[in-house]
Amino acid sequence: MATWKNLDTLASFDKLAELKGRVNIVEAMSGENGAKRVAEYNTPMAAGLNYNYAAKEVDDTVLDALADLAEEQQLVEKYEELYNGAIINTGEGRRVLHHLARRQQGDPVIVDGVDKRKFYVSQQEKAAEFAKKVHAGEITNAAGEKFTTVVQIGIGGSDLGPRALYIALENWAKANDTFKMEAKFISNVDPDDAAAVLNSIDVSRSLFIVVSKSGTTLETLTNEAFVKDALVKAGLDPKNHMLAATSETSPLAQGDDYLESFFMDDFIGGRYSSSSVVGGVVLSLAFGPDVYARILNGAADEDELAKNKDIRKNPDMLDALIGVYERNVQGYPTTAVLPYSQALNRFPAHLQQCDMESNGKSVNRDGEPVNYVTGPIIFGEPGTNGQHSFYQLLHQGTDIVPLQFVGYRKNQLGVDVEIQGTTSQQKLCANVAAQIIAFACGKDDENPNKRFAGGRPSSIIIGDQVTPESLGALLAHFENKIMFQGFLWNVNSFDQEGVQLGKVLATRVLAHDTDGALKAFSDLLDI
Ligand SMILES: O=P(O)(O)OC[C@H]1O[C@](O)(CO)[C@@H](O)[C@@H]1O
Repeated sequence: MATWKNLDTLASFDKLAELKGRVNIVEAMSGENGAKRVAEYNTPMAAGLNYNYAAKEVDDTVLDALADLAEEQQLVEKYEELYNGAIINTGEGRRVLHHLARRQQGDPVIVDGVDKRKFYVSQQEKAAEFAKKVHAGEITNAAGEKFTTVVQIGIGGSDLGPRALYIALENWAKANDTFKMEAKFISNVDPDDAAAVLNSIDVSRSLFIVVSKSGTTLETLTNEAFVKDALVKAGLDPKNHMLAATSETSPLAQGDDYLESFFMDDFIGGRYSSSSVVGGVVLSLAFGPDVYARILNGAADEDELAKNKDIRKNPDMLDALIGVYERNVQGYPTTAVLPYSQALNRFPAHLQQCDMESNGKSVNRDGEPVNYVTGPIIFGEPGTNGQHSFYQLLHQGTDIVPLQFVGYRKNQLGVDVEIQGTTSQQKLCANVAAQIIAFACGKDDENPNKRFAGGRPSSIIIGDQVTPESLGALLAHFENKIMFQGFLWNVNSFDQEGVQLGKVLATRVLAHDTDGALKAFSDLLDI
């Protein structure tokens, strides 16, 4: 059994703290030494991806100290306990089993006589069979017409991950003849969200998946009613169009309002639920079950790498450790995720939830306050768009923001044009390479306004193309990174009590049970 300890009680952390400011990236990344680091500080990931950390503020001494920290904090042992079914989510007394939805990673996990791997697989198979029947026209609307569109109604983890994955593979699927149905997403309780989606589709040929693990989320239940109302107004029976993806114990599982229901359970957290039917139903309908299975395979291969005790061969753990060094030793409060791929347009939004809802904690997993900083603020945008937006601050602002680039050699659609001697893809790749060096090495100038101090650390994950496998590996990489960071900080990364208070107050506002400033704001907003 692993021992759970706060970061600041570890001897290896004290040693690491002594290495503050040790590596000057301007020097490290300049000249031939820089080229050597690019070749050496590189760790293979699954699906042909590589995690390159040459431009991070590490050297062999820092890496050895990080290895000691990983060992003393028993990161791999804790991961093993997690996938073998221990109650890692102490706040809610739950297991954490999203890895199991991808592959059997360790021992069978049997809960109340149910083999959890078999349960997740049976639901994936149910989704696959359903999707195949829809694609084959065996399940149709009342008029016998094929469904052409699937709409996911969900919020938070029931929206962000599946939406990011759908957007990431939409063009790839079109280019590879696996595009089956267009997917749309309704998440916000702002009525304009649902109305705009409904206006953009033929509701008579659409399936709607109500996705909510708890089955109690205000936004999702409201949007479900909004959509049902539209179906009824169009003379359609909602039961022929509505599906549910939820946990077996949720209120949604109790009625028989749905054409079909698909299940997960409380052991898969919302922000980790793309590997369950939360992502599986919509993606199997959109791209076919084989594509969804390939995403899970890529993720499972990355999960395997996360078992390696050697930090130089474990990209997820290494990324986590470098992040903690940056946060707790170097003192950087923020991290930007910058994919140089339009396909990953919504991936930063997914990571914002996955990372900040997981590790935005001030107490340890036993509920005691911690004396150190935990999860950083995460934000991001695809490059090169971000370059023309917030990179000014990243280059010359007063805060140092560690950066996580992601880049691919090839685009997805295969369409490109050579303009002024280079293709658009070459321009995209040139920009990410240039940014890494600009951030790391900077540039002197006699005009202070044009001076770049450099010394701004970054890593890059490089792959050939955004494919189902490489996307799955990328998803799992960040999930595992966040998990390892939670272990390092000794926080529970799998609950989210911080989102409750606002929900409670909103319910009071709607019930007109307010006073003081809450009432004053309610009045200002005409509620
Ligand atoms: O799937 P559900 O239960 O509707 O929850 C949606 C989201 O709401 C949250 O609980 C936060 O409010 C997230 O953690 C979750 O992803």
